[in-house]
Amino acid sequence: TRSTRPQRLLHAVQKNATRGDPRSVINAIDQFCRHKEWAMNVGDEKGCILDSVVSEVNPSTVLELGTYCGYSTVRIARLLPPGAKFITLEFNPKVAKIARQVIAWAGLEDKIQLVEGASGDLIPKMKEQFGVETFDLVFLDHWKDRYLPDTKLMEECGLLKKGSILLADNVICPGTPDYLEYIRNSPRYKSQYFKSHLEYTKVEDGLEKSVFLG
Ligand SMILES: Cc1ncnc2c1ncn2[C@@H]1O[C@H](/C=C/CNC(=O)c2cc(-c3ccc(F)cc3)cc(O)c2O)C[C@H]1O
Ligand SMILES: [Mg+2]
Repeated sequence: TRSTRPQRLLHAVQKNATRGDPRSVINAIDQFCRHKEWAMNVGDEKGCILDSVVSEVNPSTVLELGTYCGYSTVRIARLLPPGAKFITLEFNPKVAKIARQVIAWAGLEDKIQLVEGASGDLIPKMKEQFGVETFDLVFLDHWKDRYLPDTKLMEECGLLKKGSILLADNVICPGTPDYLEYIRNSPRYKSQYFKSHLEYTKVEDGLEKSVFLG
């Protein structure tokens, strides 16, 4: 049977990246996706914006919704201070298995807790099961119709505190219209749009950074 795209992406990492070197893992995936086979990683252009937000927030607690192959997981984890708690959620077990190997190749498995399951089921369990009070930073990059319900769920579960940052990928392409409408009109958030391009293409896309005001 034909291999899957995540499997081919993992092989490109194992072939072209140096074990324990997150930068080489990021470069290997970007090269593969730009020159061999497109994949829905946040990519290098939006990835630089992600890096700058992570560095600015310098978070002690991070939640990522939608691990996929672990590209953004590696981008984020490599910038975190020692002792930071980073939880990433992925509900497809086959994809999660690939992501674990990509993360291990980067040597970052000790900084990341990859939890298999649906965000809607896991978010309400964050406090009791994972010992999290609130998240300093949340990166939303999963199914686009889950951004809004999961944001409301995080509010209800008291997982956001004054100053918590939500960073959402793909607010233009594929687009998250209901999320954007909510977050830009809610008095509880201050939002900022970072114009960029869909990974590895010239199509417009961007990241929406929103500060929870409490
Ligand atoms: C609810 C939930 N819980 C846990 N994991 C979840 C989840 N929903 C998806 N996931 C997991 O995240 C991953 C899914 C991410 C969804 N991302 C996308 O659909 C996505 C799509 C595109 C795109 C743009 C233009 C095109 F022409 C085609 C595609 C670009 C991107 O950057 C994307 O993130 C894998 C999935 O198993
Ligand atoms: Mg995305």
